[in-house]
Amino acid sequence: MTQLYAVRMDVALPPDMDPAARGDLLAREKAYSQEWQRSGHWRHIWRCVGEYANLSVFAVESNEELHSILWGLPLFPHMTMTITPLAGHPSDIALAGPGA
Ligand SMILES: O=C(O)CC1=CCC(=O)O1
Repeated sequence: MTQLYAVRMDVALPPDMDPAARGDLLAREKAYSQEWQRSGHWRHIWRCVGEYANLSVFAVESNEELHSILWGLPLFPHMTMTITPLAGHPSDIALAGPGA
């Protein structure tokens, strides 16, 4: 069964990182992220305003699958992550039946 997770990723690159290496890393990160977005596993990615961070929503089959996707991020060694498993909310009108 598909499980949803909110993942906040805070990025901290070394300030003295070589610009070419930085550019290559970010290009690989973008390609990797967009591949998972196209597959439907990475449902949303939003910039956290004013921060080098994003809030993303993943749809995966297991903790292990999410771990594998996150572990593969080229930026993974430079990120701190906060992961929140999501459950349906009883007040969500999208989950209620007609007339509810
Ligand atoms: O810029 C970020 O928030 C880090 C990141 C994760 C996936 C991506 O393309 O960039």
